[in-house]
Amino acid sequence: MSTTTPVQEHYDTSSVFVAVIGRPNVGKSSLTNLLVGEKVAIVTSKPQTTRTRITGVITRGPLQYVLLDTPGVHKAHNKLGKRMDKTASDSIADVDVSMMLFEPYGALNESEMALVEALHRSGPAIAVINKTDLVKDPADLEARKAELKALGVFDAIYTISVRNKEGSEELFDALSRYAVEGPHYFDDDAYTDMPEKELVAEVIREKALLFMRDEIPHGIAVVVERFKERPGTDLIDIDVNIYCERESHKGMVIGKGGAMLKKIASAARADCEEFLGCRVNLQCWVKVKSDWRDNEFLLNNFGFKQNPSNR
Ligand SMILES: Nc1nc2c(ncn2[C@@H]2O[C@H](COP(=O)(O)OP(=O)(O)OP(=O)(O)O)[C@@H](O)[C@H]2O)c(=O)[nH]1
Repeated sequence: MSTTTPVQEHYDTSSVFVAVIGRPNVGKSSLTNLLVGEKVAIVTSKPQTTRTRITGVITRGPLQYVLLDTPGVHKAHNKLGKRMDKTASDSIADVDVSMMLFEPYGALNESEMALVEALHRSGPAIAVINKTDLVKDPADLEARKAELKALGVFDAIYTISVRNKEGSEELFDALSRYAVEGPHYFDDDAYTDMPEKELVAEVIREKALLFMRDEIPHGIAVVVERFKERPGTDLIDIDVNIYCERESHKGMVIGKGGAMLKKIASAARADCEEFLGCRVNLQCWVKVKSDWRDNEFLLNNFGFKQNPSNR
C-alpha cells in the first residue's frame, strides 16, 4: 500500500512581502505604522532610529501584507552600521516588491542612487513620494515624478502624505498586484512578529531619542531583562537595562535627581500600557558598557541579529 502526501495546489489566500526602503527620515517607520494601524516602528525626527528589521503585518480578507521596515541607507562606520546596511540589502532580495520612499524636494543623494542600482538587479519596485503636505506647487510634484520615472526602475509612482493620512488605500491596491498565492505566514490578527519585549525596548529608545540631545541616544541600547505578568492581576512587571557607552552619558540619561530617566520611563510606560492593553510596572536601570557598538558578542546579545529569511 502506498501512502501519498497531499499537496495543496490551490490557495484561496495570498501574501505580499514588501521592503520599505529609502533614505533616513523619509518616513518609512511612519508609513509602516499608518498602514499597520499600530505602533510597530519607532518614529522620531532624528535619522536612523530604526535598527532592527521590524515586520508589520496587515491582513485584509484573503490577502496578507508583510512589511519589512529597514534602516535608512547610510555609510557604515562601525559593525552596527555594516549590519544595518546588510539588513537593508537583504530585504530587497527577499521580497515580492520593494517600496522606495522619496522626499518631495532635494537632490537624490549617493546612497539613494546606490539603492536604485540595487533595485535594477533585484525584483520589482514602486516609488512613493511622501510628505506631499510640504509641496508648495503641484508642478514641483510633477517634476519629481518625472525625475523618478526617468530612473527606469519603478513600475509606478505614487504620492502620499503620511502626516495627513492620505494615499494609503492606493498603496494597498498597488502592493496587492504583487501578491503571491499561498498560505498566510502570520496569524490573521497579528500586526508584527516582533516580540513584545522588543517593542518595549524600541519604545524606550524612542523616548530617549525624543527627550535627549543628539549625541547620547544613538549610543544607547535597551535590553528588557524581565517581562512578567503578575498572576491574577492585569499588571506586567518589566525590568529594563539601558546601556550607554560612557559614564558621563549615564549621568545624562539619569539626569538631575533622576529627572530624565523618570521622564523617559513614564512616557514609555504610557505607550506600553496602550499597546499591551494592561497596566505596566516599568523599572529602568542605566549601565555603562563601553564600545558595545563595535563588539560582535554584545550586538548579538542586544538583539541586533542578522534575521533569517522569512520564507
Ligand atoms: N511633513 C511630513 N512629515 C512626515 C511625514 N511622514 C513622516 N514625517 C516625519 O518625518 C520624520 C521621520 O519619520 P520616520 O518615519 O522616523 O522616518 P524613517 O524613514 O523611518 O527614518 P529612519 O528610521 O531614520 O530611517 C518624522 O519627524 C515624521 O513625523 C509626512 O507625510 N509629512
